[in-house]
Amino acid sequence: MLDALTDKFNNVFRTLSGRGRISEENIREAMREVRTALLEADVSFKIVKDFTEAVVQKAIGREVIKLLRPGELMVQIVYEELVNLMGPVDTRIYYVQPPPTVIMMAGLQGAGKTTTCGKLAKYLVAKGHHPLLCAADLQRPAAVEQLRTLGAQLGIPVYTDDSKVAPHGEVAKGAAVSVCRAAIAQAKQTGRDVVILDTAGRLHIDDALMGELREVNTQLKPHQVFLVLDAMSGQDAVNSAKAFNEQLEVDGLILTKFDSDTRGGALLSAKMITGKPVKFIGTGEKLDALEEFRPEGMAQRILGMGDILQLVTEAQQKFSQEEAQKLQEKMEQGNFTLDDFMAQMGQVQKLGSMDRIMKMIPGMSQLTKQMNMGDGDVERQMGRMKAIYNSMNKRERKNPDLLDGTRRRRIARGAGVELNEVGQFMKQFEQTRDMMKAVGGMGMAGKMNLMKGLMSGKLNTLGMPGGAQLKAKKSGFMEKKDRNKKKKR
Ligand SMILES: Nc1nc2c(ncn2[C@@H]2O[C@H](COP(=O)(O)OP(=O)(O)OP(=O)(O)O)[C@@H](O)[C@H]2O)c(=O)[nH]1
Repeated sequence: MLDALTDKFNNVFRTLSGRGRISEENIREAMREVRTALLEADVSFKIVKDFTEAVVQKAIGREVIKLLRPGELMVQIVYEELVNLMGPVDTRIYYVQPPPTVIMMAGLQGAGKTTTCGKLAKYLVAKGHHPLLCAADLQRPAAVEQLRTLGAQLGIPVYTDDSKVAPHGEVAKGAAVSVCRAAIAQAKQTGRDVVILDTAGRLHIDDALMGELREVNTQLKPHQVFLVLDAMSGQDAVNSAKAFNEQLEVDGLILTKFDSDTRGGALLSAKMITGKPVKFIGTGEKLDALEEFRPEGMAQRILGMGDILQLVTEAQQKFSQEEAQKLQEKMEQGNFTLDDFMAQMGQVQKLGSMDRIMKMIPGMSQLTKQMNMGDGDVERQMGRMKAIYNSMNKRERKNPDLLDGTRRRRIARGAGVELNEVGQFMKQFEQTRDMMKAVGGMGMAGKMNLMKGLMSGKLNTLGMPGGAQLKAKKSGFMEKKDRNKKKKR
């Protein structure tokens, strides 16, 4: 999503950077391109106009035209304006005492509301809470069943009352309220601290739908109301949000299907049009595909600058503590084997699609393009690595030094890959092992510096604290690069 926008921004900044000094006219011209790109992304016309004008005014105010490197400041200004457009956002959920905290989910049929209820429940469990799901979409038995299935998958209880479901007729007045009320009572009895209400969905906003939602809202006074919107519906989604918000006083929006190949304008327009921020985005059909929305990270992603923080947060959530501890010990002892390497790759894969991860790392979106790697190529590469690993025997995996030429050829044949791919695989392993050894002895500052180095492509030990430098050098990692650097000086 938003790839086209990223490309356009990159073009614009490249053009601006290519010029020595720029004029106000150059800026306006560049912004005309940005304006087209935003309109193509389905951002509403008024927002586009205000946005581009704000950028131009800021650029003039900050005297970009007097600078020798105007491109960088322009990136900064556009970044700030994008953040302003989408933020600020507070994604925290506020819990009440005594529990339960009641969260009401609303949205049109098919927006992904039921799935998002499951995702949110999973997200809350990861934060140490004990949610109860409540099936209050009484017009569709399938929706009740879907929530039951989701609950079973997640091991989270679901309150249902089949006697209140009215598949073909009008849902009886007060039925939804009574189901929600019973769910809240059950949560109190069973010690669940959050109740998530999956309320009615309809194909269109109509009086019956709004009446039902308003009734739940006024009688039960949920502590937070989230509106689930389908990002693929673009402007329509945003306009329906406005109508919902007028009736319900929504706290925040959840934009689903952000992984799909749509234009993404809804994300950029939503806050301005509805006055409510996007708090979460759904990035896939799986139940862990829910991200807290961070305008800063999103603006960086749009501008092709990556979103490292999101990646780190996800990594922290998904890398199992135990695995991390084991890895840490291995690093310190310096006996990192091919088994560990593949286990680590598996951990990284848990973060989701490799393509997505690549896009979050600054500079990578450009790099994958330059390498002509399209969607799915990284995944395929991982598949080949697994095939190579699977063709090795146990002893080789523990002691890769046993892999001589003959074995490598056999392995290549067994895995159905070229011989040089086995070589590349081993090289990648060795590099990771050396890096692990070096990283094992570093403090946080050293790790951050190393990360920065990796990102910028300027890998060296010079920015690391003394102890870490020593360890890194002892391990042989990066030595050559440092030496070269010193020579140049
Ligand atoms: N790709 C993708 N698909 C999603 C996402 N969220 C939901 N979906 C899919 O969208 C479809 C509709 O989701 P539901 O949760 O059934 O929609 P709903 O709004 O609850 O619909 P009703 O139950 O009819 O009100 C399902 O196929 C989901 O798997 C997402 O973030 N990305």
